Amino acid sequence: MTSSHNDGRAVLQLHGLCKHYGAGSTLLKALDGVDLEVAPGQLFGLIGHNGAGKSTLFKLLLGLIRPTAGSLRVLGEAVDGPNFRALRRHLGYLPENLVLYDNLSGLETLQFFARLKGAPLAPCEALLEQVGLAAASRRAVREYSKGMRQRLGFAQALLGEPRLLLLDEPTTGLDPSAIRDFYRQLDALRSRGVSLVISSHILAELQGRVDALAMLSGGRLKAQGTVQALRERSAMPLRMLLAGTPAQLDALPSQLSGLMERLALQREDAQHACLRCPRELKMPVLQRLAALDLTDLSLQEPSLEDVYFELREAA
Ligand SMILES: Nc1ncnc2c1ncn2[C@@H]1O[C@H](COP(=O)(O)OP(=O)(O)OP(=O)(O)O)[C@@H](O)[C@H]1O
Repeated sequence: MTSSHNDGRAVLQLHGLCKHYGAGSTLLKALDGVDLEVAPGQLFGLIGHNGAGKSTLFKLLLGLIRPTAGSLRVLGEAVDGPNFRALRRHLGYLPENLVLYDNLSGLETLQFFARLKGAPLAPCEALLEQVGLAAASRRAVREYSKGMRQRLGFAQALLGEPRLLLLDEPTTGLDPSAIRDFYRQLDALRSRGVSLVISSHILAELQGRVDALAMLSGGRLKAQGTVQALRERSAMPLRMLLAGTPAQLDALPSQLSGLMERLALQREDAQHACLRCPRELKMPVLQRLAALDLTDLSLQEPSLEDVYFELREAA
């Protein structure tokens, strides 16, 4: 089977994937029995604490290190199979710490990486333009700010029009407008059918942007799915922010009688209250609240960060 026959199939297929370092008392299980499938054309997030195994996973996917056990296929090809070398051209990778030669200009750097990858040199200038480095393309990289180096790293990952992009903490060092710009570019890539796997510690950044994500902890897969599926899996309550007259808010405990022991009601001021409510009680609570004719009600889902901590603690 060649990679071109992979349309519609998972871009990543991991089964029982393990990467162990050392032995005996120094044994370290960087990854330990990870099963994961990533559908094509997605922006897929990878989250986890420092040392959870994210970078190790990227290196395994690229064939830079070999697994201790388990199997992995990338774009349909086994990473240890005969066709993987050819397939590598279709992968773009932005490592966590890309080494750059300070004396080269941005353009020379990109041309250097293009030669390494066997990609054409002609698109280098356009790629620098795409990442906002056109004006700095002839300046030495030693003069680049952290964010500029990161953009150059991103341009490097885009060389050769990859079908799958693996981005290890790509927004480190980017300012808010550069981060927004970066995700716009990811959206454009995704709309052209490029699959993207991105790791980040900035959970608020991933929350509204990823199609699905996986959460690693101590080398194990703690959870995977859409942000909403993870929310539903965690037992995090919903927050209802209520606004009404003092009399309406005073009536809340009696209006919610029978349910109150499973709710947490906090009065913020005379006209505002916050109600924490288990997900499964959402509709019964809303029905009771409707009878009060409140001035306003807004419903807040738990943030990905809240869910992350909740799932991390879960067995
Ligand atoms: N070459 C190696 N030799 C020994 N241990 C290693 C090696 N590479 C990684 N590890 C260990 O494997 C574990 C996972 O590391 P990894 O770099 O994959 O974590 P990470 O999730 O990317 O962390 P971070 O968020 O800090 O970048 C860590 O405990 C790390 O010390």
